[in-house]
Amino acid sequence: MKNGFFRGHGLGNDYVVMDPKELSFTLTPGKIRGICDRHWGLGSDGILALAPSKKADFGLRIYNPDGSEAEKSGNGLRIFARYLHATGKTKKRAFTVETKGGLVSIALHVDRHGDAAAATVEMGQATFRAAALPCTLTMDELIQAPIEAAGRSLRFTGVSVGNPHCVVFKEAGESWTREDLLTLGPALEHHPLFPKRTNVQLAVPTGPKEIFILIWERGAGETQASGSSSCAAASAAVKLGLVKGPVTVKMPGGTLNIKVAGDFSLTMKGPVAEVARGALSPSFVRGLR
Ligand SMILES: N[C@@H](CCC[C@H](N)C(=O)O)C(=O)O
Repeated sequence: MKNGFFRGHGLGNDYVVMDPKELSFTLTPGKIRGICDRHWGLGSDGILALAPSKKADFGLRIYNPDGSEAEKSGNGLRIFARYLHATGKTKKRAFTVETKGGLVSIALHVDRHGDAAAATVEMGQATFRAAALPCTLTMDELIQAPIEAAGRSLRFTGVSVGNPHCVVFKEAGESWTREDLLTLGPALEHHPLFPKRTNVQLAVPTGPKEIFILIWERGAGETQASGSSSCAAASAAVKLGLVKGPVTVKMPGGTLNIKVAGDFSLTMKGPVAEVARGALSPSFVRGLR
């Protein structure tokens, strides 16, 4: 379908999926911003674009609503997997996807209606190395590193799961507010220590194998859930000895299950939903800048 799209969400983190071969235009940063606009466009936490791959069954490019490109997205990968299955682009229930943040394997869980209602994704290995995020602090691993943001002195754990994350823990029994997220989120995302910016998680342990996180995404702002954020926060919680795996990660939009192996290889399992399929109207496309 010309200028067709597929819309899905993972726990309220919503994406529009497109095949660039079906588009009459190139996905430039300006056009991505126009499509993702919540009032003037389709509205979305990002765009997932099917891409060719020599290494995997499929390639995926991930765009944030500000037009920037992300290396990886956990919810995005489950939505992309559902799109591939629902639109007949694959008949397989297990396949590989190449992202800019590494190769992942996905297994679909198909329900009695024939829908891929959930997916398990081998998300790759977490690393705490400063160079991997990148972060300009002269520490090898970013474990409880000091940072000043929005007038507060904090400690953060830096994690790359292909894309960068800054996890700030409070002690069990304490809590973060939405106001904390709306002030610390942008201050940490744009902090000079992170030259490529960062995703931010305000986290708290809520049980021996459970954490709760509020999420501020690079290039998107506050989101209801995030798969790569869940992987990063679970890895940080295990590394800091706050929980034992597998880790249940609770978020405003719902729960993901994250297995953290001894070498910090990550397996994410969670639900995925389709919302709509359609086509951008010719007049909307003409108005994109
Ligand atoms: N929502 C995603 C993360 C999307 C990319 C992120 N905003 C970035 O810039 O790295 C997820 O579910 O992981």
